[in-house]
Amino acid sequence: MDRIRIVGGNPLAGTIPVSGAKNAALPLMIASLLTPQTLTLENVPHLADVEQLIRILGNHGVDYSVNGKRDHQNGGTTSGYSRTINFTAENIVDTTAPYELVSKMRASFWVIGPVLARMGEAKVSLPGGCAIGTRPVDLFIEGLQALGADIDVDTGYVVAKAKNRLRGNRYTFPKVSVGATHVLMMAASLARGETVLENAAREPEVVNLAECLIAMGAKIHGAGTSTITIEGVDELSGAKVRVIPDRIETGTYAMAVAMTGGDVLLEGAQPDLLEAALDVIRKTGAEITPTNAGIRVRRNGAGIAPVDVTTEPFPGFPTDLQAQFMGLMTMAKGKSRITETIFENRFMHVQELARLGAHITLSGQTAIVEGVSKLKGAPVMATDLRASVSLVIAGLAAEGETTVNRVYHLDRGFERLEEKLSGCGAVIERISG
Ligand SMILES: CC(=O)N[C@H]1[C@@H](OP(=O)(O)OP(=O)(O)OC[C@H]2O[C@@H](n3ccc(=O)[nH]c3=O)[C@H](O)[C@@H]2O)O[C@H](CO)[C@@H](O)[C@@H]1O
Ligand SMILES: C=C(OP(=O)(O)O)C(=O)O
Repeated sequence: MDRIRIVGGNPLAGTIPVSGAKNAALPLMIASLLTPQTLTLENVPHLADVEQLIRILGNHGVDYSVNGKRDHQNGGTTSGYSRTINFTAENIVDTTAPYELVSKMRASFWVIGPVLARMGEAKVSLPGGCAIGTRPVDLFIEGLQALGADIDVDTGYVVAKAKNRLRGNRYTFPKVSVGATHVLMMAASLARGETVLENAAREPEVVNLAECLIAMGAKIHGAGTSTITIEGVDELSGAKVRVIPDRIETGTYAMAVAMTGGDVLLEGAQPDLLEAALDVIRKTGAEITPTNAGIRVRRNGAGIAPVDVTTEPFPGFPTDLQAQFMGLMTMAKGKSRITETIFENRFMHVQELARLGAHITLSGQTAIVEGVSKLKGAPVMATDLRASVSLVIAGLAAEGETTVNRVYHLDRGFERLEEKLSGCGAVIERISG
């Protein structure tokens, strides 16, 4: 199993290119199931989750080509940088998404929306993904039922049927859900009549998916607000759409610079995608400057100021940056309180950060972080995607050597992490085996 070895203590300086967003690429790829024509996606990051979803889509009959040319090396796609991929679901050959494929990743459950809408039936295993909470699928079931689907949950599978096509309806999410908003927006695009989704997620990834569906011929208004209206159409066509830059990767590297000090241009980053997080990073004492090329992050010798944060749905501070921010706060000059409101079990990094010398206590859903003047490198274990990268950030600032084990978590969501950081002066390498 691969490990990441870091020797901390160097400030970061240089340029880090921001990749396409994993959490936008995944629903856009799934939207390819809605049409027999080709959906071309630009700026798709090269990540384990993307490769896994390519396998899941392949099981349904989706063909793909990378930059117009199929490459059978590296598990089917060219390795390295964000790329353009064409997805064509001429026929859906299988309406079942099996446990073996879906259990590895949360977003794979989302195929239920387009497969059901296009084929009138779908049987999808209950999902896996980061173990950061119970993560039920009740809102997907309730929402699809509101669109007229018959749904049973049987032997670990959600079996959905809508033999006479889904019907538009009004559905109010009892709780904001990014995934359920994606799924209902896709399903409603091919339903008969109008659907109104209330209390919908407002995340930029929802907006990116709506732009994609609109380019495919869907009639959608209001994406990015809490009320989305979808007028169903009989069929959707192919389109060409660009995946937005990864706001979580952007925030992660910004926090790394805020922690180690230095001066880094996050190339291609879009400030409007993460204003709440950038405001918080500014309050810690880092300088954040939007430029034509992206976002410049600088911190000089001054210390890190403690800042309290509470995670919230967009436009609030994202839960996917909570662990990284806690990493940063471990070396703040004073006490900060970090409250997690989205997932009930997203503090697994606390005990690992403690191995590096962090002082953190938990009180319910709040972590109280007493900043220390220095961290010391140690072996640590990655427990989930964003927790892993918080350990990398802390390792970059710690004295001596940190080894992060179970790197496969990182590979789900960070493209060329070691290369991007070592390009800015960090001592970081992957140890294979
Ligand atoms: C691939 C992807 O894009 N993943 C992101 C997506 O996950 P995901 O779409 O799974 O997250 P949701 O927004 O659905 O989850 C928000 C909350 O709603 C709950 N819930 C959700 C659905 C449901 O049927 N019932 C229910 O109770 C969840 O357990 C959680 O407590 O949004 C999360 C919140 O921004 C991010 O942390 C994840 O990185
Ligand atoms: C929690 C995440 O992913 P997933 O929803 O796929 O588990 C994430 O991207 O931080």
